[in-house]
Amino acid sequence: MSDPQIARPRDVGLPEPVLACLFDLDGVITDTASVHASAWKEMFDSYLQERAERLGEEFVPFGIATDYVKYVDGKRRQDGTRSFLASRNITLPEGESDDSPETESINGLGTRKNNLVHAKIASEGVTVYEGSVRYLEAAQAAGLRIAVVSSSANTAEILKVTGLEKFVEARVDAQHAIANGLHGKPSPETFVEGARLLGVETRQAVVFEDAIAGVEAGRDGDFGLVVGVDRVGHAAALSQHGADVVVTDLAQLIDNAA
Ligand SMILES: O=P(O)(O)OC[C@H]1O[C@@H](O)[C@H](O)[C@@H](O)[C@@H]1O
Repeated sequence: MSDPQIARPRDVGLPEPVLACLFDLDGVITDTASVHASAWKEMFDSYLQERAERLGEEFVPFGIATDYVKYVDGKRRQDGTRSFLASRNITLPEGESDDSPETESINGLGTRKNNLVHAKIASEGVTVYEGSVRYLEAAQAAGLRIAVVSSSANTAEILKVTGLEKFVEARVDAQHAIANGLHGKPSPETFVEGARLLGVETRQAVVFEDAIAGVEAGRDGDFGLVVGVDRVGHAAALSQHGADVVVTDLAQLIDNAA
Protein backbone atom coordinates (compact mmCIF):
# COMPACT_ATOMS: atom_id res chain seq x y z
CA MET A 1 0.00 0.00 0.00
CA SER A 2 1.50 3.38 -0.90
CA ASP A 3 1.85 6.03 1.76
CA PRO A 4 0.91 9.50 0.48
CA GLN A 5 2.80 11.19 3.34
CA ILE A 6 6.14 9.79 2.25
CA ALA A 7 7.88 12.27 0.01
CA ARG A 8 11.59 12.44 0.81
CA PRO A 9 14.53 10.01 0.85
CA ARG A 10 14.90 10.38 4.63
CA ASP A 11 11.34 9.10 5.05
CA VAL A 12 12.51 5.79 3.59
CA GLY A 13 15.58 5.78 5.85
CA LEU A 14 18.09 7.12 3.33
CA PRO A 15 20.40 10.16 3.51
CA GLU A 16 19.10 13.30 1.76
CA PRO A 17 21.55 13.53 -1.19
CA VAL A 18 20.43 10.08 -2.38
CA LEU A 19 18.63 10.04 -5.73
CA ALA A 20 18.46 6.35 -6.62
CA CYS A 21 18.03 2.83 -5.26
CA LEU A 22 19.90 -0.12 -6.79
CA PHE A 23 18.14 -3.29 -5.66
CA ASP A 24 19.44 -6.81 -5.93
CA LEU A 25 16.47 -9.08 -6.75
CA ASP A 26 16.84 -12.62 -5.37
CA GLY A 27 16.55 -12.50 -1.58
CA VAL A 28 16.02 -8.72 -1.47
CA ILE A 29 12.74 -8.23 -3.32
CA THR A 30 11.67 -11.81 -4.05
CA ASP A 31 12.11 -14.96 -2.00
CA THR A 32 14.01 -16.57 -4.87
CA ALA A 33 17.39 -16.86 -3.13
CA SER A 34 15.91 -19.89 -1.36
CA VAL A 35 14.74 -21.31 -4.72
CA HIS A 36 18.25 -20.86 -6.16
CA ALA A 37 19.87 -22.32 -3.02
CA SER A 38 17.80 -25.50 -3.11
CA ALA A 39 18.37 -25.91 -6.88
CA TRP A 40 22.12 -25.52 -6.35
CA LYS A 41 22.04 -28.14 -3.59
CA GLU A 42 20.06 -30.62 -5.65
CA MET A 43 22.35 -30.20 -8.67
CA PHE A 44 25.67 -30.27 -6.78
CA ASP A 45 24.65 -33.18 -4.54
CA SER A 46 23.70 -35.34 -7.50
CA TYR A 47 26.92 -34.38 -9.34
CA LEU A 48 29.17 -34.86 -6.28
CA GLN A 49 27.56 -38.20 -5.44
CA GLU A 50 27.93 -39.54 -8.95
CA ARG A 51 31.54 -38.26 -9.09
CA ALA A 52 32.43 -39.75 -5.68
CA GLU A 53 31.10 -43.16 -6.75
CA ARG A 54 32.98 -42.99 -10.03
CA LEU A 55 36.29 -42.05 -8.36
CA GLY A 56 35.80 -44.16 -5.21
CA GLU A 57 35.89 -41.06 -3.00
CA GLU A 58 33.83 -39.92 -0.02
CA PHE A 59 30.64 -37.97 -0.89
CA VAL A 60 30.60 -34.64 0.95
CA PRO A 61 27.24 -32.89 0.34
CA PHE A 62 26.84 -29.23 -0.65
CA GLY A 63 25.87 -27.09 2.36
CA ILE A 64 23.45 -24.20 1.96
CA ALA A 65 24.51 -22.38 5.15
CA THR A 66 28.16 -22.89 4.29
CA ASP A 67 28.95 -23.49 0.60
CA TYR A 68 26.02 -21.56 -0.91
CA VAL A 69 26.49 -18.47 1.26
CA LYS A 70 30.28 -18.44 0.84
CA TYR A 71 30.88 -19.47 -2.77
CA VAL A 72 27.67 -19.14 -4.80
CA ASP A 73 25.16 -16.60 -3.45
CA GLY A 74 24.91 -13.38 -5.42
CA LYS A 75 27.32 -14.45 -8.16
CA ARG A 76 26.64 -15.14 -11.82
CA ARG A 77 25.76 -18.80 -12.49
CA GLN A 78 29.10 -19.78 -14.05
CA ASP A 79 31.08 -17.84 -11.42
CA GLY A 80 29.22 -19.60 -8.59
CA THR A 81 29.73 -23.01 -10.16
CA ARG A 82 33.45 -22.41 -10.69
CA SER A 83 33.96 -20.90 -7.27
CA PHE A 84 32.30 -23.80 -5.39
CA LEU A 85 34.08 -26.48 -7.45
CA ALA A 86 37.43 -24.75 -6.79
CA SER A 87 36.72 -25.02 -3.04
CA ARG A 88 36.57 -28.80 -3.57
CA ASN A 89 39.65 -28.81 -5.83
CA ILE A 90 37.54 -29.77 -8.85
CA THR A 91 38.41 -28.19 -12.19
CA LEU A 92 36.07 -28.65 -15.16
CA PRO A 93 36.20 -27.23 -18.70
CA GLU A 94 34.07 -24.13 -19.23
CA GLY A 95 32.12 -25.70 -22.11
CA GLU A 96 29.62 -23.67 -24.15
CA SER A 97 26.65 -21.62 -22.97
CA ASP A 98 24.25 -24.09 -24.65
CA ASP A 99 25.82 -27.21 -23.06
CA SER A 100 23.24 -29.89 -22.25
CA PRO A 101 22.60 -30.85 -18.60
CA GLU A 102 24.52 -34.10 -19.18
CA THR A 103 27.75 -32.29 -20.15
CA GLU A 104 30.40 -32.36 -17.42
CA SER A 105 31.41 -28.73 -17.75
CA ILE A 106 30.87 -25.45 -15.87
CA ASN A 107 28.11 -24.53 -18.33
CA GLY A 108 26.62 -28.05 -18.33
CA LEU A 109 26.24 -28.03 -14.53
CA GLY A 110 24.79 -24.52 -14.84
CA THR A 111 22.19 -25.81 -17.31
CA ARG A 112 21.24 -28.60 -14.87
CA LYS A 113 20.78 -26.05 -12.11
CA ASN A 114 18.82 -23.66 -14.31
CA ASN A 115 16.41 -26.43 -15.37
CA LEU A 116 15.77 -27.11 -11.67
CA VAL A 117 15.13 -23.40 -10.99
CA HIS A 118 12.57 -23.29 -13.82
CA ALA A 119 10.84 -26.44 -12.56
CA LYS A 120 10.67 -25.06 -9.01
CA ILE A 121 9.30 -21.71 -10.17
CA ALA A 122 6.70 -23.47 -12.35
CA SER A 123 5.52 -25.68 -9.49
CA GLU A 124 5.90 -23.35 -6.48
CA GLY A 125 5.60 -19.87 -8.02
CA VAL A 126 7.55 -16.85 -6.78
CA THR A 127 6.98 -15.21 -3.40
CA VAL A 128 7.50 -11.46 -3.16
CA TYR A 129 8.47 -9.97 0.23
CA GLU A 130 5.61 -7.72 1.32
CA GLY A 131 7.95 -5.32 3.12
CA SER A 132 9.95 -4.92 -0.09
CA VAL A 133 6.86 -4.01 -2.13
CA ARG A 134 5.99 -1.47 0.55
CA TYR A 135 9.53 -0.10 0.26
CA LEU A 136 9.42 0.06 -3.54
CA GLU A 137 6.15 1.99 -3.39
CA ALA A 138 7.53 4.36 -0.76
CA ALA A 139 10.80 4.89 -2.62
CA GLN A 140 8.90 5.66 -5.80
CA ALA A 141 6.64 8.08 -3.89
CA ALA A 142 9.77 9.77 -2.50
CA GLY A 143 10.90 10.43 -6.07
CA LEU A 144 13.80 7.99 -6.00
CA ARG A 145 14.93 6.36 -9.25
CA ILE A 146 14.89 2.56 -9.17
CA ALA A 147 17.10 -0.05 -10.84
CA VAL A 148 17.36 -3.79 -10.32
CA VAL A 149 20.92 -5.11 -10.45
CA SER A 150 20.99 -8.89 -10.38
CA SER A 151 23.45 -11.62 -11.37
CA SER A 152 20.58 -13.81 -12.52
CA ALA A 153 19.82 -14.55 -16.15
CA ASN A 154 16.21 -15.07 -15.02
CA THR A 155 15.71 -11.51 -13.77
CA ALA A 156 13.37 -10.33 -16.55
CA GLU A 157 11.17 -13.39 -16.14
CA ILE A 158 10.92 -13.03 -12.35
CA LEU A 159 10.07 -9.32 -12.63
CA LYS A 160 7.39 -10.19 -15.19
CA VAL A 161 5.67 -13.03 -13.33
CA THR A 162 5.60 -11.02 -10.09
CA GLY A 163 4.30 -7.81 -11.71
CA LEU A 164 7.27 -5.89 -10.26
CA GLU A 165 8.31 -4.53 -13.67
CA LYS A 166 6.29 -1.38 -13.03
CA PHE A 167 8.75 -0.20 -10.37
CA VAL A 168 11.90 -0.78 -12.41
CA GLU A 169 13.34 1.98 -14.61
CA ALA A 170 16.59 0.16 -15.40
CA ARG A 171 17.61 -3.48 -15.27
CA VAL A 172 21.15 -4.81 -15.15
CA ASP A 173 21.00 -8.61 -15.33
CA ALA A 174 23.39 -11.38 -16.40
CA GLN A 175 22.58 -10.89 -20.10
CA HIS A 176 23.17 -7.12 -19.93
CA ALA A 177 26.43 -7.58 -18.02
CA ILE A 178 27.78 -10.17 -20.45
CA ALA A 179 26.74 -8.15 -23.52
CA ASN A 180 28.53 -5.10 -22.10
CA GLY A 181 31.65 -6.88 -20.84
CA LEU A 182 30.93 -6.13 -17.17
CA HIS A 183 32.39 -8.27 -14.40
CA GLY A 184 29.82 -9.86 -12.11
CA LYS A 185 29.52 -9.37 -8.32
CA PRO A 186 31.66 -9.12 -6.18
CA SER A 187 32.96 -6.62 -8.73
CA PRO A 188 31.06 -3.31 -8.36
CA GLU A 189 30.73 -2.93 -12.15
CA THR A 190 27.08 -4.00 -12.46
CA PHE A 191 25.96 -1.61 -9.70
CA VAL A 192 28.00 1.21 -11.27
CA GLU A 193 26.19 0.41 -14.53
CA GLY A 194 22.82 0.61 -12.72
CA ALA A 195 23.68 4.13 -11.50
CA ARG A 196 24.88 5.08 -14.97
CA LEU A 197 21.65 3.89 -16.62
CA LEU A 198 19.66 5.97 -14.13
CA GLY A 199 21.86 9.00 -14.80
CA VAL A 200 23.11 9.45 -11.22
CA GLU A 201 26.56 9.47 -9.58
CA THR A 202 27.44 6.36 -7.55
CA ARG A 203 27.51 8.52 -4.37
CA GLN A 204 23.88 9.41 -5.06
CA ALA A 205 22.82 5.75 -5.19
CA VAL A 206 22.12 3.19 -2.46
CA VAL A 207 22.84 -0.53 -2.89
CA PHE A 208 20.44 -3.10 -1.36
CA GLU A 209 21.93 -6.60 -1.08
CA ASP A 210 21.46 -9.89 0.77
CA ALA A 211 24.59 -11.68 -0.47
CA ILE A 212 28.17 -11.41 0.74
CA ALA A 213 29.39 -10.98 -2.86
CA GLY A 214 26.75 -8.23 -3.27
CA VAL A 215 27.68 -6.13 -0.23
CA GLU A 216 31.33 -6.47 -1.26
CA ALA A 217 30.37 -5.05 -4.67
CA GLY A 218 28.59 -2.17 -2.92
CA ARG A 219 31.53 -1.51 -0.60
CA ASP A 220 34.00 -1.36 -3.49
CA GLY A 221 31.94 0.99 -5.67
CA ASP A 222 31.84 4.24 -3.65
CA PHE A 223 28.05 4.25 -3.25
CA GLY A 224 26.10 6.53 -0.92
CA LEU A 225 25.09 3.65 1.35
CA VAL A 226 25.08 -0.16 1.34
CA VAL A 227 22.02 -1.73 2.96
CA GLY A 228 22.47 -5.39 3.89
CA VAL A 229 19.31 -7.51 3.98
CA ASP A 230 19.62 -10.45 6.35
CA ARG A 231 17.17 -13.24 5.52
CA VAL A 232 19.25 -16.13 6.88
CA GLY A 233 20.87 -14.88 10.11
CA HIS A 234 24.13 -13.64 8.56
CA ALA A 235 23.91 -9.99 9.66
CA ALA A 236 27.43 -9.96 11.13
CA ALA A 237 28.96 -11.30 7.90
CA LEU A 238 27.06 -8.68 5.84
CA SER A 239 28.46 -5.89 8.05
CA GLN A 240 31.95 -7.34 7.93
CA HIS A 241 31.90 -7.51 4.13
CA GLY A 242 30.61 -4.01 3.46
CA ALA A 243 27.03 -3.30 4.62
CA ASP A 244 26.68 0.08 6.38
CA VAL A 245 23.34 -0.93 7.91
CA VAL A 246 21.63 -4.31 8.11
CA VAL A 247 17.87 -4.94 8.28
CA THR A 248 15.85 -8.15 8.18
CA ASP A 249 13.08 -6.52 6.14
CA LEU A 250 13.20 -3.39 3.97
CA ALA A 251 10.07 -1.95 5.65
CA GLN A 252 12.16 -1.54 8.83
CA LEU A 253 13.89 1.38 7.13
CA ILE A 254 10.55 3.16 6.77
CA ASP A 255 9.37 2.27 10.26
CA ASN A 256 12.67 3.34 11.86
CA ALA A 257 12.56 6.68 10.01
CA ALA A 258 9.00 7.47 11.18
O1 LIG B 1 21.13 -19.06 -12.49
P1 LIG B 1 20.67 -17.64 -12.57
O2 LIG B 1 19.16 -17.49 -12.54
O3 LIG B 1 21.28 -16.92 -13.70
O4 LIG B 1 21.11 -16.93 -11.23
C1 LIG B 1 22.45 -16.76 -10.83
C2 LIG B 1 22.51 -16.26 -9.38
O5 LIG B 1 21.74 -15.07 -9.28
C3 LIG B 1 21.81 -14.43 -8.02
O6 LIG B 1 20.95 -13.32 -8.03
C4 LIG B 1 21.42 -15.35 -6.90
O7 LIG B 1 21.73 -14.74 -5.67
C5 LIG B 1 22.15 -16.68 -6.98
O8 LIG B 1 21.66 -17.58 -6.05
C6 LIG B 1 21.99 -17.26 -8.37
O9 LIG B 1 22.67 -18.49 -8.43
